[in-house]
Amino acid sequence: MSQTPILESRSLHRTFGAVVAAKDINVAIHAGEVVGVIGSNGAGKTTFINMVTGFLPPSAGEIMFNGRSILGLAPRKITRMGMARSFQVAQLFPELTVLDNMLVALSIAESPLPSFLRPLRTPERVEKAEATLKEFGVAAFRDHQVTAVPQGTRKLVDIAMALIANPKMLLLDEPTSGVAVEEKFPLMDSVMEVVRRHGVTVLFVEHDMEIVARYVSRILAFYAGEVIADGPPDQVLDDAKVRELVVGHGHGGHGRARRSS
Ligand SMILES: Nc1ncnc2c1ncn2[C@@H]1O[C@H](COP(=O)(O)OP(=O)(O)OP(=O)(O)O)[C@@H](O)[C@H]1O
Repeated sequence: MSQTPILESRSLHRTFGAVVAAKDINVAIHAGEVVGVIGSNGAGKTTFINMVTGFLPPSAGEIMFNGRSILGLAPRKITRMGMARSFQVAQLFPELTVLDNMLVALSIAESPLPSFLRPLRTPERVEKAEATLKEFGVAAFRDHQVTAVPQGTRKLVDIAMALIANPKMLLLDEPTSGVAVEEKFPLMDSVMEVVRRHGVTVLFVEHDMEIVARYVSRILAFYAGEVIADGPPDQVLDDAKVRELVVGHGHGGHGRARRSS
């Protein structure tokens, strides 16, 4: 593909003492892709996400976002360039209502230095927050304290908070973890519909292979800090190495990629 990737890692490397958590990771993600990141515990998924979002400096390598190096930039700066991470702001004020959390997220997205002296609740912000909650089908919870809403709804609010900033790219950390089985597909259907409507590129870490197989256009499989497979879901989930090292034995490519911990 000749088009500039939206996110690109070049020879990304990270060690923690003797542990190599990321080893020569070369990945190019293009606009509109929905990429699933899989791997067993300790495979390096979080390390990779933390590096590309600015939370963790790589030991070596380069990270490009929209053709610009983002190496060394603070997470907030990277967020403001258009890369949103689902849990970044969601946990800021668990005691606030759903709407107020949305207003905080919007305020942070709008001003480089959010100030508590500026009013949070302007009519324009309330309108935008309500419209976003509606898009996710959770407007009925606007006045509920965020910790008091069902887990699936809370997840949707988390993602709505990330999307309210109109990011180009959205990184999700296990969007369906802790969500009741019967809620998982409806939740992902809502997220994917909104994401598609807004043309957002998505990268998400997920242990549930059913979710991965159903929603992503491409999988990155991590093992021991390396990307051992990168391609369409059918191909990657059928890969012998992935079946042995990631998905585990006897799951036919659709089991959980790790023991519950
Ligand atoms: N801050 C740290 N200090 C020391 N070692 C770390 C640190 N963060 C990660 N590691 C190590 O780096 C390796 C990769 O960890 P990472 O958290 O990226 O894996 P993961 O694939 O996200 O696992 P999980 O599915 O359990 O979240 C592991 O061996 C881990 O112990």
